[in-house]
Amino acid sequence: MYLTKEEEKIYNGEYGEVLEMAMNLLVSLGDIYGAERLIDISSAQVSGVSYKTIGEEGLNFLRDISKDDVKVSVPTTLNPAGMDLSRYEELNFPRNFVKKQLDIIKCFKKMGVEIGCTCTPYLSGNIPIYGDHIAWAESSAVSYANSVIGARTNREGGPSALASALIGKTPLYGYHLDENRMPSYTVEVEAELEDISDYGILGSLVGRIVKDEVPYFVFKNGISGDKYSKLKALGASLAASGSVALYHVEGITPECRMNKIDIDITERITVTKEDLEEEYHRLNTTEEKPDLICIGCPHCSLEEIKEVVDFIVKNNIRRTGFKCDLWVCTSIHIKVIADRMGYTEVIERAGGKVVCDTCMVVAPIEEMGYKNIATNSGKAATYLPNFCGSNVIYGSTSEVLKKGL
Ligand SMILES: C[C@@](O)(CCOP(=O)(O)O)CC(=O)O
Ligand code: SF4
Repeated sequence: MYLTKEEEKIYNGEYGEVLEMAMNLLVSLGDIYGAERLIDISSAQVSGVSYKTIGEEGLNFLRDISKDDVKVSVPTTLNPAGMDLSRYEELNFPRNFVKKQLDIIKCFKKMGVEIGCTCTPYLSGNIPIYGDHIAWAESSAVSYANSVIGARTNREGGPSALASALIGKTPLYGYHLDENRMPSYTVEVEAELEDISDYGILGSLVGRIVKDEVPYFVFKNGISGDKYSKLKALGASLAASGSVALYHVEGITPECRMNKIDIDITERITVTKEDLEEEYHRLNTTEEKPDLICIGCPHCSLEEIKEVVDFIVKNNIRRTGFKCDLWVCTSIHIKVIADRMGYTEVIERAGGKVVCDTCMVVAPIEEMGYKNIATNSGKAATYLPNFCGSNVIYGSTSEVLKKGL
């Protein structure tokens, strides 16, 4: 791979051990994937933040890498941590876990990474421009950035995203190149989709078929209502059941609107109402009552929080409260607005919690005694059984909320 004189100096350790290690990682990746050179990135998003997912080994790595005074060189945000960084006591997070999690956060902060732990950076200040090259790690955010915004990123791992954040560059291969952004499947969606959970079901079904390829969706009935949250749910689920990093939607996503997409040689799939019903049954793994209802995978937009609020108000839940725990997971950025709108108060008076910085997958929920989880997210339904040993109750936002009454 071609390196500039400056890049070579970093590679050879002239700017210290940490940057040398970061540059070596990027060059190795570039060599493996046949990149010609490195390109500048406008932002990074780093995964591997929860103590549950990175453990002691990850924490030691972060301690090591942050011990010198190296700082990230582009705006960099973090994926969710294993707990709410402000309300961990009130939410009963285990003591030892809290200590370790705070240590992890300290390391990132020292490197100049923004401590707003979310999988929806694009709703929270880390917003790429169309065509920007970025190095993001969270798979649902990669999918949103590539597909809905038209920025360009590969599915980075935690270490490679951090290396890119430090160096400010990424190797030029994969989804950074036009030729890899063309679809190989056309998915005709005949079924009419309503709730966000329907998009999760669709993503789960299509992800399993297309695996790591690029699907091109044609929604016969269009996408009604809050299209951003629905595309967020679709992309997250596609990336979880398959490893889709980019999808297109006819007439909606930017590369389609600009006529950059060629669908002549794609394989065709049709998705009917019956297909979605079958997938819905696959995602449900228990008939039991939930002990935790979790909304917000990926982290809730303000509109999704409002949906929970509308349900509570309509059903006058204030008087009786939920019979199980309810987490509405979001970023601290969105929570501030939810507080101001009075949404947090409505949810919390009904016994729920608006939880920031974490989610049901990366929090130690199994250690906290939660077993049956109700969710409206196709991605969470895919991950919960393996990641947390949970049983899943899947349904629309109002269906899963009803399960708690
Ligand atoms: C499941 C996921 O959303 C969260 C866990 O990842 P991590 O702890 O940030 O490595 C990661 C992903 O899908 O990229
Ligand atoms: S599992 Fe869902 S909520 Fe948790 S970090 Fe991943 S996308 Fe976000």
